[in-house]
Amino acid sequence: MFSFNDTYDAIANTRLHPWVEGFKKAVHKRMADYTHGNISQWIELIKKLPDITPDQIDITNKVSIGSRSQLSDTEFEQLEHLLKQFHPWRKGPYHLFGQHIDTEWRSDWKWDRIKNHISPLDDKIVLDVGCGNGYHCWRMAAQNPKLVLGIDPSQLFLMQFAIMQKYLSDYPVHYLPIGLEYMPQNLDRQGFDTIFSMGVLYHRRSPIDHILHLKNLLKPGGELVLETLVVDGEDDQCLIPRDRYAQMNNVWFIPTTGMLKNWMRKCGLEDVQVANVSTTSTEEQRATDWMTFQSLEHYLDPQDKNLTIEGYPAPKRAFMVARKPLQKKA
Ligand SMILES: Nc1ncnc2c1ncn2[C@@H]1O[C@H](C[S@+](CC[C@H]([NH3+])C(=O)[O-])CC(=O)[O-])[C@@H](O)[C@H]1O
Repeated sequence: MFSFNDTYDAIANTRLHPWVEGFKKAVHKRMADYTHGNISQWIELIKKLPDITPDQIDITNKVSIGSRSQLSDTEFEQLEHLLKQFHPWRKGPYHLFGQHIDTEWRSDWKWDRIKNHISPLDDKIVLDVGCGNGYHCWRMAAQNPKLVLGIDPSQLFLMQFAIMQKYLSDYPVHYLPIGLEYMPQNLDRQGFDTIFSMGVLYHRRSPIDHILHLKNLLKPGGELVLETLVVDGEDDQCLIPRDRYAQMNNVWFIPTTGMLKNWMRKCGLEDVQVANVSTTSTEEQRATDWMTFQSLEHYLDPQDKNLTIEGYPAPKRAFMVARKPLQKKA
């Protein structure tokens, strides 16, 4: 079985310590729900990763671990074969001993869009909600935080995270395989300094409750970085897809940036800023050798790339940055 003891110890060393037992219960419950037949096979595969110390690590400009020269040709091929058993690789890219894991998403582009709009993360306690395989958590770690905690319910992404963590265990980055609903309801003064919620809000049936929960997990004065799908339009407009949106069957609310600002202010956040808006291109999200299923190109109208296959506006994403007030409003 997978051990999270290092994660619990890391959390216990911060002001989040009263919540360790709650996290343990949540993970226990979540692991009991795991039904994926591959999990024990994946754990065995991870044990077969090269047992060598990387001669270089770069998490500042990309996530790059070790060099090609550290492996023989046979070991290099074996590594590729092993890593491909963790298909699909969605978030990245990663460079592991010269293996370029060319993921479906250029998650580095997303990071480049926001990194200059956030407060510095040094010595901060950071939460990344819906962190996928943890790509952005490693990029956050380059800023010397006290702790980065990534949470995501996916078993496969936990395994992909564990692959990188084998070589990056000196960084204070930890992962719990839980959804936001397993987190405490309110942390107040013990809360996180910065919370990222990227690519999650539109999957939530109740976006206001999601934002409120994030706010309640921040300490007073803490920063929320929220990225989600948006549509063009007036401040009081929001798209609720009839059925699928870009073939995703779990998309609920796609607001305009004006509507999103309104939601965030209504939840009691202040200094709400639109940091970036960008249309997702088929260069940013595409099928590769490491994610061979269909991707964005197949979800767009073949006659008009400005529309999804269902006739909605093509995916556009906004980054919002906001602050929890220092004082509770009277
Ligand atoms: N209840 C939940 N609680 C937490 N996470 C969840 C939940 N439900 C699903 N997820 C997770 O939320 C992630 C959404 S992807 C964003 C990844 C990264 N943040 C990115 O910005 O690249 C979507 C995208 O690519 O836009 C998935 O990893 C889910 O498992």
